[in-house]
Amino acid sequence: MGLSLPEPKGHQRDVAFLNERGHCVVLGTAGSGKTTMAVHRAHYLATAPGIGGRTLLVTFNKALVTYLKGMGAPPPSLQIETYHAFARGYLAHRTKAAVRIYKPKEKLVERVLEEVRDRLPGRALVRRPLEFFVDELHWLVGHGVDRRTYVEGRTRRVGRGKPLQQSDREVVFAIYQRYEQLRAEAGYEYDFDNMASSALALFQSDETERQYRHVVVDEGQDFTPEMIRSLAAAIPEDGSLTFFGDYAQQIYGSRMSWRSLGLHVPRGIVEFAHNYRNSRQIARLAQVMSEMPYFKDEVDLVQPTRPAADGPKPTILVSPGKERQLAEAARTALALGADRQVAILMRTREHESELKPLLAGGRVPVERLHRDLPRWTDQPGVFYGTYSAAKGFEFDSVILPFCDADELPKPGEVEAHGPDEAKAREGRQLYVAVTRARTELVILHSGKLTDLLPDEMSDLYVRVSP
Ligand SMILES: Nc1ncnc2c1ncn2[C@@H]1O[C@H](COP(=O)(O)OP(=O)(O)OP(=O)(O)O)[C@@H](O)[C@H]1O
Repeated sequence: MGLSLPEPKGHQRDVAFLNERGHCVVLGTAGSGKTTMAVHRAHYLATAPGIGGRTLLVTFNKALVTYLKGMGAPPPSLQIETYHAFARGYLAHRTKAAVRIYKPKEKLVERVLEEVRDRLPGRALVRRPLEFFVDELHWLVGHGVDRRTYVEGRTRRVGRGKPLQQSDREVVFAIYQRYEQLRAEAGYEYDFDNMASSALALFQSDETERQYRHVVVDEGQDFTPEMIRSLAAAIPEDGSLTFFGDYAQQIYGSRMSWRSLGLHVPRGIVEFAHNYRNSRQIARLAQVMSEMPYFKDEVDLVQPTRPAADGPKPTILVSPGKERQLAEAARTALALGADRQVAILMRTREHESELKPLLAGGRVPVERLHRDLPRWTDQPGVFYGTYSAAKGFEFDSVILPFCDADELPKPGEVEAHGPDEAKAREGRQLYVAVTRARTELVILHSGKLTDLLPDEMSDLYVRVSP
């Protein structure tokens, strides 16, 4: 296949090369080879004599598409793209019209929220921050719930905070409807949240031949239920859908039953617990994180087995001040980046722009991880970006500045969702960041270490002070 990928081993082979019909759900711990299997499977399904046919390998972000494409020249019958690129293409094909996506959603929701705050000044709900409402709208559209289902709270929300009162849900739904109305008046039928439901509705009435016979989903834990349903509706009866995911790495949304996602998995879920990526010391830290209270209530977590590769313990570097953390991170990354791939990962985009000038001007190649990453290289260098932009990637060394208690969970998330839910969400983001490191992990902080990580005096780390 010309892929720079390891050959699948043992059960990985079964997933990559068998069961070419129906739905298959594969859950695996971080580094268990899901992406590796997904790429092998997609190539196999696109080209295998007899059962092969046009295949879609779909994933969450554009940078990951670039990464997947870099794993070998895809055959002409294999399309690799983001979910939104797929949905946009299908909507354009069916409606025979250009698909214009409304982007300033937050601004418009804010305007609606201001109207509602004027109308209901005494209501505690409307004093919640904008992020809360944007998130709630994302959830209800992503789950495809109608007014009654939402207001009566009939869809269970796994791993979420305290449910809203019914009367508050009425208000949220009215905000959603008003937003939809204003967006339509602005001349837009779609935004990034409602494309999946629109595509699903069109597939359900689409009697024509399907474009893809097989669909392979990578990083499936972050697809909304409506996205999964629309992908399940996109394949013909003799086609297949293979879902790869890890709920410990879920950043958005919540888990629902496979059946309610439109998937039928009579053979059961296939699980992979062997971690091929992280050293034993890094995997141990990730495992202790996944046993922390904020991971509780979570369903379908695959506990990893102990990896064989040995490495140094993660380092905790205590920096005298926050401003010094970025300088320290940049200095360390540039030194290490001469002969390996190093990533500096941060929770927010603001930190990214502060870091950028500190990495400039050296001889080591520097690349920001973002949607429009031009190409993927396996050459040494420094990468930097947010935790969520690093999803699916891996690096020899990972440096995590700003692991302070007052930075993580992000204060805005605590304000929007309350401390428990903020921890549950942000803990998973940090888990993604930690599990990107193959052999070396450096954690920086200045004040108290974030509660999302195990105690810094535990034997999981080596602690270094200047
Ligand atoms: N059979 C195998 N033999 C050797 N190495 C493997 C095998 N399968 C996967 N790997 C390696 O393990 C690492 C992790 O694989 P991969 O990125 O596919 O995992 P993943 O499950 O998608 O991880 P994550 O969900 O954390 O992004 C990669 O370096 C990959 O090359």
